[in-house]
This record gives sequence, C-alpha cells and structure tokens, in this order.
Amino acid sequence: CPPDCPGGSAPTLSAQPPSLSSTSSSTTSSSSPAAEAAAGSTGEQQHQLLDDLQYFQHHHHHDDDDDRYQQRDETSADTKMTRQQEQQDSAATKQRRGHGKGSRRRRKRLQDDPSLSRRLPQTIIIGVRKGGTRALLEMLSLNPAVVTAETELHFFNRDENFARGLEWYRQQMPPSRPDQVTVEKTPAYFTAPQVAARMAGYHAPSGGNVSALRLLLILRDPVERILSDYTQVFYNRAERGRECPPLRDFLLSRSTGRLRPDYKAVNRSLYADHMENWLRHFPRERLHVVDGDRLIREPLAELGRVERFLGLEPRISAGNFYFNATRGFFCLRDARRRRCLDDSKGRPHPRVDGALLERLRRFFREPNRRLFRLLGRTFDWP
Ligand SMILES: Nc1ncnc2c1ncn2[C@@H]1O[C@H](COP(=O)(O)OS(=O)(=O)O)[C@@H](OP(=O)(O)O)[C@H]1O
Repeated sequence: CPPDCPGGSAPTLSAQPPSLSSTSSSTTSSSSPAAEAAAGSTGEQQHQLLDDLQYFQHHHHHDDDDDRYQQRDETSADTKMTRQQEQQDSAATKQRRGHGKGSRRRRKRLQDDPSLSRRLPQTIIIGVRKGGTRALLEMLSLNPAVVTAETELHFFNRDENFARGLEWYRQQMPPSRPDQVTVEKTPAYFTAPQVAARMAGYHAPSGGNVSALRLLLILRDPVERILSDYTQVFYNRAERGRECPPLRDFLLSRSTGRLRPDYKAVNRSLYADHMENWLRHFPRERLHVVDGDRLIREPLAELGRVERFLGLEPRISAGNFYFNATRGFFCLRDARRRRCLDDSKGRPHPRVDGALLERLRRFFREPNRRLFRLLGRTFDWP
C-alpha cells in the first residue's frame, strides 16, 4: 500500500452506491471564464495559484524523458500484464487459450469461415491512462457486434511499431466478421503528441468507405487520476524491490516548492492541452468522451451512450453486470463466463494531505474549465 494509505480502504470514488439504471441524463454544456479558476480562493491561495500557473505556462511542453527507470516505472498496468503474460505463457498455453496469431484453433476458424478476417480497427480507445480504459474495452466487448484486440498495441505512439506499417497492425487484430466493429485500446495515445496527426492520416475500413474511424476517450477526475497513476508507479517499483518516494516529492519542485506540471502524472491530467491537439486533427463529432467516474458507478448508462455513438444495436443490458462488494466494482458476465478486472485495478490510493490536495484541485480548475469549453460539456469533478 502506498505511503499514508491505510490498507484495504475502498476506492475513493466508489463511495456512492452503484446503480445500473440507464436513466440518468448526461451532463450538458456549461462554460465559464478562465479567471474563475482563482475565484473563491483567499489572497494567499490566489498568489500561490498564479505562481503555479505562471510556472506552468513556461514549462508545460515536455518531451518524454529517456530515463529507463522512469519509463519502467511509468508502464501501465495493462502493458505490464501483457509483458508478464508473454514471459510466462508457453506456446502451448497460448494455443489452449486461442491467443496469438499462430493459434491453431484460430487459424482453422479463419480458414473455415470465409467471412472471418483480421480487420483494421474502426474504433480506437485513445486513453486516458488510468481513466478506466480496460473496463471500457471489456464492457464494450459484451456487445456481440464488437471484437477487441486483447493487448495494448502502442502502434501510433512507438516509432518502432509505427515503422512496421499497417499490415503489421492489422495482423495484431482478432478475427471478425464484416458486420462487427474492431476496437483497439492503448491509453498512451491520448497524451503522446505525435499520435493525433498519425491517426488522422489513417483511414479505417468500413464496408468500402474510408475515414470512418471513431475515437473513444475515457476521462476521470484529473486529481484522482494522478493518485491512480502514482499508485501504479508505486507498485511497479515495489515489485522490483525499490522504494517509492511519497507523492509529494514527485508533485513539488524541491528548489521552488511549486507544483511541477512536468511531472508526467500531472501533465497527463492536463486534458485540455492534449484535447486541443486532438481537435486540430479530428472533428468533435468523431470523438466520444466517456465519463470514467460514472462508468464505475453506472456502467450501463455510459455503455448505452457508447453503443449509440458507434451506431450499434444496444445489446448490453443490466444482466451483464453484477456488483462485487469485495472488489467494490462491477464485474461482468455473459453467456460464456463471469469476470472481474484483475487486481491491478482498483487498488487503494495514497492519502494526500488536505492542503496539497486543495492546491492540486485549484491548479486544475482552469485547465478543467478550458476542457469543458472545448468539449461543450462538463464533468462533476470537485
Ligand atoms: N469495473 C471496474 N473494475 C475495476 N476497475 C475499474 C472498473 N471500472 C473502472 N475501473 C477503474 O479503472 C482504473 C484503471 O484504468 P485503466 O484500465 O485505464 O488503467 S491502465 O492505464 O490501463 O493501467 C482503475 O483505477 P484505480 O482504482 O486507480 O486502480 C479503476 O478505478
């Protein structure tokens, strides 16, 4: 458990009772002037906030650093699971599971059924890391018209993969019928600066039409997302027997005491900055934003919106979900099996002292409002 975190406490955002009703209305647009970010703060707080923002304006463009340790620490839970699985799975296990393009069963299915083939994705879940991307992908796959790539492919963000070309990308996809939608998710896409332009040049196949690509983005309270991101780094380090400094040490500059917008977890939560880049390359109507906090509490309602956006017949129903009180999350069931997400999801977050938390909240007020304006909708972030 991360520092200051009492073991076994429930995930912070599942405090409200979950619900499967699909009646709750979506939040509608509301925009406010950027200056409101500082409204309601005391003079001293405003001073601190302006300080943080000014520093931010000068420092907020950062390339990923090349520190290998850092990169390993930053690996997402899903990518890590994939790597572990790759190391552990013998070829035989893979075949039994039907994974991998070499699987005999899958090859046979592909040969026997001429309508089945591997298709480039028409829908991509672009992020955000720790937003609930795995839950969204797994829940979406409950609709029989959806097939999903099992692992994060990192095609558009990693040069070495992008250089392998679209045919390589297509080969990573699961077999599908022409009436099905293929979905891939790589949470790192949203915040990698080169991805939007690359994806805009990619034409998804759709019954002979081009440019049918639809993007899904799942966002969550940006401060909560930072805590989740830090928790991931904490556990990645613990697995290697390394200590993890308290979150405070990552968040605050040692020399100035200011918030560090260049700390990757903070930068990833500056959704408006990344969104501006995406909207330069994609029309707003091709992007649907899922509310990650609501997906936890009311998965059915959020999934219904996604089905509508993708033009799918609504096939996901209340019977596909059951609440697991031990995990504190909804788990999934369909005709074949019941499953919860793995243990790397829903771990307790560190407790952050009140003053630092308040400072983070104030820091994100302006970027959040900017995001609401860009998207034409709001979120219930504190
Ligand atoms: N049904 C269900 N079960 C378990 N977990 C759920 C579920 N729905 C959403 N979530 C939230 O998903 C968060 C992890 O997000 P990602 O899958 O995007 O993480 S990753 O970037 O792929 O590592 C994870 O964040 P943490 O709680 O911080 O671990 C969960 O809160």
